[in-house]
Amino acid sequence: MQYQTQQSHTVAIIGASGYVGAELSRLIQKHSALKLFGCYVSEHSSDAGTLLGDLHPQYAHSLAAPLQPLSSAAKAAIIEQADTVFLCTDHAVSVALAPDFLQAGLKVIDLSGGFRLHDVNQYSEFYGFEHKHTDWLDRAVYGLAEWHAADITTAQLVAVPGCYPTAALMALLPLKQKALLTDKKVIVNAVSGVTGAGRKASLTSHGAELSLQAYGLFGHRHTPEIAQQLQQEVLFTPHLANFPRGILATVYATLNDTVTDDDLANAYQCYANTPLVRAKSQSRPAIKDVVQQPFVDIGWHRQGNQLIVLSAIDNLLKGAASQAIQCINLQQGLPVEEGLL
Ligand SMILES: NC(=O)C1=CN([C@@H]2O[C@H](COP(=O)(O)OP(=O)(O)OC[C@H]3O[C@@H](n4cnc5c(N)ncnc54)[C@H](OP(=O)(O)O)[C@@H]3O)[C@@H](O)[C@H]2O)C=CC1
Ligand SMILES: CC(=O)N[C@@H](CCC(=O)OP(=O)(O)O)C(=O)O
Repeated sequence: MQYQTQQSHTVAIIGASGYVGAELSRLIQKHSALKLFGCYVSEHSSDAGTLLGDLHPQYAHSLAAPLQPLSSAAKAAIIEQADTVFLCTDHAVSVALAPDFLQAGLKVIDLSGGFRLHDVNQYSEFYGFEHKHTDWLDRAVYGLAEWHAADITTAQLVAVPGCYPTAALMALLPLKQKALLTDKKVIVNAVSGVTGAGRKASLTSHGAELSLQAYGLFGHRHTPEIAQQLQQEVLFTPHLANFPRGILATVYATLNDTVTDDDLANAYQCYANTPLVRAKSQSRPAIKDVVQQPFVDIGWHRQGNQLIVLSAIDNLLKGAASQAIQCINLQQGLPVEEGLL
């Protein structure tokens, strides 16, 4: 396949000091087709003026950018000089920030949940705020790169999926696409490392409190996100564990009576030419194999009509920053894996 060489594309990162923002800054800094215009935090952030590499010393060699406060002047400069803005901010912050950039004609790739759901009422129910920008909600494209490549390519606003939905949907969509599942509720149990909760201190992510524990039972905001994309009911239970990063999702689904082993293998063949998906029957993906990697590892196992699919990702990469890079690569006419391998 031939790819067109693009001129350098200028991007700004807002929320750059967070776990996701720092990963994205690192990836963009080493991406040959992207030019980093600036890294931003909130206007009155205590980290304004700090070097990103001082906050995240593991990237000190490559992250010399100073964090800048997102003042009105900074927003105007971004609008003037950047082509794409990445939002690595909280959901409500992203919803408040995105429209100004979009109205000015920039592209926005939002890594929060602020534009992922189609049903606006689910924002009050699952996110705890009333969504005021339904016009953009309607135009947002879901950035699951392997499944929505064509729409992502032309989208002005991309809503990058949540980390748990990425793991679950990458496992389930091949089965759904081939109509191999019954209508029975799909069950997803997933375990996440603690960076999934963001960089800000909280009691639940405090070292002394960490263990292995379920949370968000029946009501986690990723339940409607997975169900919306799968078009099927789902029972999703996230678990927080005492390791830094990675997600392992264990997915339980019921197969239609006529499904053969070959049907399953054929369904997962959809990933045969996708460089960042490693899907293999009988494999047992492990977090250690995907940490610091942009891959999703998938393994499927059946007993009669019961199917178990295992799916492992790095929550900060395929679950956020590297998936965002896949999206901009698609938009720039580059191979999805550009800058990631
Ligand atoms: N962590 C994960 O595994 C994943 C996270 N996400 C989503 O990505 C987003 C970022 O997550 P994460 O990195 O974990 O979060 P963090 O809490 O680690 O980082 C949040 C960032 O936003 C900045 N920020 C806060 N308020 C504002 C504001 N008003 N204007 C500009 N910047 C602001 C913070 O800096 P400061 O407060 O100093 O201004 C910080 O840089 C969230 O929406 C999250 O839900 C998505 C997938 C996976
Ligand atoms: C361990 C942990 O706390 N994980 C986060 C999910 C992080 C993620 O994917 O984020 P968004 O949908 O918020 O973008 C949570 O459960 O809220």
